[in-house]
Amino acid sequence: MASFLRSWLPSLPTASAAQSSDDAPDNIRISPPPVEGDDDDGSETEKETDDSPPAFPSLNSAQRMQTDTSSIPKILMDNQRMPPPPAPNLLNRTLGVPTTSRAGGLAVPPTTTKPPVKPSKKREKVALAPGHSPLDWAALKSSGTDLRGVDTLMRIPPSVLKQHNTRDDAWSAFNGKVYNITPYLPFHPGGEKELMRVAGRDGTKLFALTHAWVNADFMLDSCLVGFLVPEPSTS
Ligand code: HEM
Repeated sequence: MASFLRSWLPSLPTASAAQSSDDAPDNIRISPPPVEGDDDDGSETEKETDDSPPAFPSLNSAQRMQTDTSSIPKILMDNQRMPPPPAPNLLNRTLGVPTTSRAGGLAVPPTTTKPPVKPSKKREKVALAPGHSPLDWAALKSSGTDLRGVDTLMRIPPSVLKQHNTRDDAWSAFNGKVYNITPYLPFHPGGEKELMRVAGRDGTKLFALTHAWVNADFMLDSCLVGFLVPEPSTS
């Protein structure tokens, strides 16, 4: 640059002649004024190629003043490698099933890892014939039609009950009361076949096991024929 200017301005003093910037004309500056304490031994070239980032957080920052310096992540230089992640705790690992509710939101929900619970016993639905709905039974009950088949209430021992075990003449005992179940057979939501299982015997246990919530006393009140009594002694 200086030689270029010198070819245009022959009167320009040489760089060595102009030791101080005061000697040069005011409008011409050959080189920047030397900085105090700046040694000129090639360190300028080193400065240009030094790409190392400044300290972050800054050396005098508030973050560095914190007592717990472990929370500040270590800054890695280009020639440093990232340390390996900490080894997973194998004791807490399960096979895809989260053990606590604090498991990640992407964890498999436990409901999909367990097979569905099978119902203990399949309950069959029975299609009742037209005109045999529960409402139809209620209407028949209150119609005054004789559903007992007997003139008076009787004391009925098991041996007598046993004789009424056919579809056209079916008696059954529930909670000590004996009913003529024949008129109710086509109205039973569980089907005739199920109800016939207790024909001619005490059906209290089977009834309670099947549907203890059903009020048999109310549903069969117009079918009552007597009361179950112990077998009379022959002696
Ligand atoms: C004479 C006495 C009985 C009466 C009055 C009666 C009445 C009823 C009623 C009202 C239901 C419907 C219950 C509901 O939907 O929640 C029903 C269902 C059923 N009953 Fe009976 N029942 C009698 C005896 C029996 C007996 C002795 C058995 C078994 C041997 C039986 C087996 C069933 C079954 C399996 C159902 C299920 C039907 C379903 O869920 O669709 N019932 N019974």
